[in-house]
Amino acid sequence: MFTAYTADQIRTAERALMATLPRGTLMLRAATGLAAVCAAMLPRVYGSRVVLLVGSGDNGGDALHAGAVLARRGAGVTAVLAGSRVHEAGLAALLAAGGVSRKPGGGDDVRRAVEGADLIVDGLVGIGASGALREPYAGLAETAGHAAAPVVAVDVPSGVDASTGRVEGGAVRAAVTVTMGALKTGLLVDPGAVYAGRVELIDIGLGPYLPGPDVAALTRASVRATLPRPAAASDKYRRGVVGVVAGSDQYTGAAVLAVGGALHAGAGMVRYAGPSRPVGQVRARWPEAVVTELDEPSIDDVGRVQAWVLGPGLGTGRWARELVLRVLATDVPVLVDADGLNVVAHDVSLLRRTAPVLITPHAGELARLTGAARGDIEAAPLAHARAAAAELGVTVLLKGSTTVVAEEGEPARVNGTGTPWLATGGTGDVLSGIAGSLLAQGLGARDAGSCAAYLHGLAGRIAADGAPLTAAAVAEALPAAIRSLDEESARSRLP
Ligand SMILES: NC(=O)C1=CN([C@@H]2O[C@H](COP(=O)(O)OP(=O)(O)OC[C@H]3O[C@@H](n4cnc5c(N)ncnc54)[C@H](OP(=O)(O)O)[C@@H]3O)[C@@H](O)[C@H]2O)[C@@H](O)CC1
Ligand SMILES: [K+]
Repeated sequence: MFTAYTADQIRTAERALMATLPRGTLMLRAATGLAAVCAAMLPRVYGSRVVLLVGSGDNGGDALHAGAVLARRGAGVTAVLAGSRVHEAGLAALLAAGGVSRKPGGGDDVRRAVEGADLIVDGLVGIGASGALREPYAGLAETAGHAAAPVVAVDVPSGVDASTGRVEGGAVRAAVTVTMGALKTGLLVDPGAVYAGRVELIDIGLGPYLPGPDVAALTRASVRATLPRPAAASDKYRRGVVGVVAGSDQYTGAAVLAVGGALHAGAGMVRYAGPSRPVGQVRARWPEAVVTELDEPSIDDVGRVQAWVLGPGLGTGRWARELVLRVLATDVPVLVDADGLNVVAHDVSLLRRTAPVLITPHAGELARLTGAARGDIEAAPLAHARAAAAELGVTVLLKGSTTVVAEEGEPARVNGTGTPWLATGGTGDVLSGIAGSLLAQGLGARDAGSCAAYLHGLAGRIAADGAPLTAAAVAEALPAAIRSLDEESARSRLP
């Protein structure tokens, strides 16, 4: 599991570590790691042109010291000193190594240097930043955004809030973010994750001083360890039976896709209940599913299940409302998605029950549940998912380009395995099926949601392979995704 921390948590840990070391040691460790990543991004260091955007704090100090290392190896390094102050030791090291410095007010000079660079290092602000970037930082971030060279952000892309991932105004778009000591929450959640690019973690010895994490991201190894595997004595009932209440005469595909997700995610059996048209399609597509055709909105004849998937394509009329009431009145875990959420939006107290509830909204659906504005949710998904989990008393899986799973009193989980190709109709129905299947197999709601998001993203990548995918193909790629967990379990990179 990757763990990430807020700026305050990092500061506290850094203070404790720094007290045990000679002054400046941590920055030199950070700068050495940073310089190594920069060097690896250049075809060759000697003769390359590197521009450092340097703010007034220690983030700028990291950049200057790394620039000194690159200058000693023959790079032409120009530091643009954006702050009213500068890290003096860092600047002295750079100048002694043959680097030069400029002020951003120097007309076209700075713009030309940035545009002509082979590599740009963003050392404007790190965990000491507050609020939107001020000038001249904001202008420099924009200039860097137009340059052809890749940008390496030091610790966090300047303009991204390290603790929350919020971006007020502009921010640096990095190809790579080299983060010091530990991951920051803002690098893993939207919108910050989009600005961070690939994240490289430099070990500076902070580990023993870190508290419990703010958020965590699953890895292949942790998903593999969490997923239930059938034992020799397992039978289909003991592996978990999942019931799917989804689809309608109008929306038949949602039923087919939710059942497809559930079947491929390891449940021993999938029971589907719905009206005649989706029943016919589910039966034709998935003969493995046990189907019950409903003449009235009741689940009395469906048989025993260990968890329900409730909602995709269900509609929002009387039939749907009745089914929602009955499924939520059972005593097993329930996953509520899509129309199920639209129904409960009229009375969120329906979600208060003894057995676990996992909801899987996108920002618009969460907005209807909590009354928050959709745009506010998209600007701060982690905070909104956490608030909704506390307010509604459920586990919230909030979909986005990175997915957040929040449960009160636990570190949130974030998932970045997805691909933009997954933004297509029906993939959410597949995700519901997967998560419901994992609930039925006995996982808690947070594990079921975060493992489902991980596998769904991985299956999406496998199904897409650089081209458009269909939701059905995502369901069918799940076994390959689960198999791939064994391939490479100890990875140093995200995800
Ligand atoms: N501590 C350690 O052990 C280690 C720390 N390390 C490194 O130090 C970094 C933290 O350094 P830090 O604390 O000096 O803060 P930092 O982010 O450089 O800048 C803060 C300054 O920026 C300014 N400023 C703030 N907001 C602004 C805005 N919106 N727009 C414009 N300017 C703004 C403001 O300055 P002012 O404007 O007041 O002059 C403020 O004082 C950390 O991210 C990591 O890279 C590593 O070397 C490992 C060891
Ligand atoms: K930075």
